[in-house]
Amino acid sequence: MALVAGVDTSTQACKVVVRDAGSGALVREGRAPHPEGTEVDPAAWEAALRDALAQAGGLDDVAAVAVGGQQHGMVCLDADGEVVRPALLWNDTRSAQAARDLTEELGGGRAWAEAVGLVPVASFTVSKLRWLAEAEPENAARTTAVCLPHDWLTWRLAGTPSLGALVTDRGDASGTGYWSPATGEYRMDLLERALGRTVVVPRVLGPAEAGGTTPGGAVLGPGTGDNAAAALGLAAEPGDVVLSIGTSGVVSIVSTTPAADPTGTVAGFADATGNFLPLIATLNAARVLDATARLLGVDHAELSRLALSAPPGAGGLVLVPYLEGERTPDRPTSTGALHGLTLGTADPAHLARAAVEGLLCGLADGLDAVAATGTPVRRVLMVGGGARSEAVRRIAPAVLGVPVLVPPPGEYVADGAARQAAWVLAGGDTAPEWPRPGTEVHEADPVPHVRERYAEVRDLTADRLQ
Ligand SMILES: Nc1ncnc2c1ncn2[C@@H]1O[C@H](COP(=O)(O)OP(=O)(O)O)[C@@H](O)[C@H]1O
Ligand SMILES: O=C(CO)[C@@H](O)[C@H](O)COP(=O)(O)O
Repeated sequence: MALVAGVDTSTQACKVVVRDAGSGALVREGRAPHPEGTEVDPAAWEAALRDALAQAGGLDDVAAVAVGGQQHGMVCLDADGEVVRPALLWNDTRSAQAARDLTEELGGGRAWAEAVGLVPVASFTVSKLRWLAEAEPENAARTTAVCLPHDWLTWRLAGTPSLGALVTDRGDASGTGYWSPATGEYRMDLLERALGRTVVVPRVLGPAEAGGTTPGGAVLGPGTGDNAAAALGLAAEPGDVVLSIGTSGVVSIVSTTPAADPTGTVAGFADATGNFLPLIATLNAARVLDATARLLGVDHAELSRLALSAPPGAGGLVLVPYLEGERTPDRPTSTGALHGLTLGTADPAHLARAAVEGLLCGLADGLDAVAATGTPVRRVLMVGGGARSEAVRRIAPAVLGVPVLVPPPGEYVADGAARQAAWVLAGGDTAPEWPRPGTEVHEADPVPHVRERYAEVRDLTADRLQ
C-alpha cells in the first residue's frame, strides 16, 4: 500500500492528509494554525507544516507529497535563497494603486486580459512586485527569485536546492499576472514592467510531473493553488462550479477553454489538470461570520440558529461585508456597512441573517460573472469552513437561485494535493479515480428581492481610515 500526502497551506492554517494512493482512503491527518495578518514570514508556514506533518505521522512511509496553497502571495528570495521580506498575501491591499498603474500603462483591462487572462488587482503577484519596486527599492534590488507560497514550501521540502530548482504548476502560475494560461508561457516582459527587471521564476511543471524528491526520498508533485487543488479534490468536471467559503469567498468553474474578462471581474486562471478555472474571489467570506458572531457574543451554532430564525431579507437589513476592503468588486479601500436599520431589525437575529445574506449576495454576483464566461453551469458544490454553517447551507440556494450540493466537511484542498501526488506516482493522462465525495442537496425557493435590495446599497460604503 503506497501512501501519498497532500498539504493545504491556506490563509489561516496548514492542513495535511495522508491517503492510500490506490483507494484514496484517509489514513492520517494533521493541522496547525498560521499567524494572523496579511504579511507573513514564510518560516511560519514551514513551522506549521512541520507541526501538521508530525501530527499526521510524518513522511517516512509516504511515497509522494504535493502542496496546495493560498494563491498569489509574493515570496521574494535573495541570491542565497533567503527570504528578502515577509510575504505579502493575496488579501493585502497595499498594492491597489500599483495594480491601477499597471493596468493603465498597458493600455487597460483588455490588454491584460488578452496577455495573461486577468486584469491586475491588489491581490495578484504582479501588483505586489510593482509595490515592492516603488515602496522598498532596496528589497526589490536584493530579490533574485520570486515564487508563491506553495512553490516555496515545495522547494523547502526538497531540501532547499538552488534557485533554479524552484517549480510551480499551471494553476498557481496563472495567478501571478506574468504567466499566460492561453499560451502556457511566462510573460517576462510583464514581470519586468512591474519590478523593473527580470528575476528567476519557478519552472512550470505539467499536471503529473515530478518536481524532485524530499531528502527522505518522497517524490514531490508540482502542487498547485488552493482553488485548483479543491477542484481536483472534489473531482470537479467541466461545468462544475466550486463555491468556497474560507477566508476568501471563491466561485470557480472548470472549463475546457481559457477565459479573458476585460472588466477584470473574472480571473481566467488555469486548473491543475490541463483545463482552465475562471474564478472570482472576494476578500470577505467566513470571517464575516466570525466577526458577526463576535459582535453578538455567540458561537457559530448560535449565529446560524439566529440567522434561520429571521425572515428572508432580514426585514430590509443589509450587511455589505467589505470588512477587509474588497477585491470583487474592486473596492480595496472600502469598509463594511449596515443599511436598513429600524427598531424592528435592530436585534441579533436580523443582524445574523443580514451577515449570511450579505456574504452570499457577493458570491451570487460572482456566480453570475463566472457563468457569463460561457461554460454552462452543471452543478454548484459548496465547500470551506463557512459551509459548516447550517444557515449558510440553507440560505445559499435561496440567494443563489440554484440548488447547492454540499459534500461532507473535509479538507478538499489537501485532498486534491494528495490526489495529484498519487497521479505523479501512477503517471498517465488523468488523475487516479478515487471515490467521489457524496453530496447533500440543498434547494430553496429563490428570493430575488434579497439580491435586489443588496444591489441598491452595496456601493454605499465609507472608505477606510488611513
Ligand atoms: N460552523 C462554522 N460556521 C461558520 N464558519 C465557520 C464554521 N467553522 C469554521 N468556520 C470558519 O471557517 C474559516 C476557516 O475555513 P477554511 O476553509 O479552513 O479557511 P482557509 O482555507 O482560508 O484557512 C474560519 O474563519 C472559521 O472561523
Ligand atoms: O486569492 C485567492 C484566489 O484568487 C484565494 O483563494 C486565496 O487563494 C486564499 O484562499 P483561502 O485561504 O481563503 O482558501
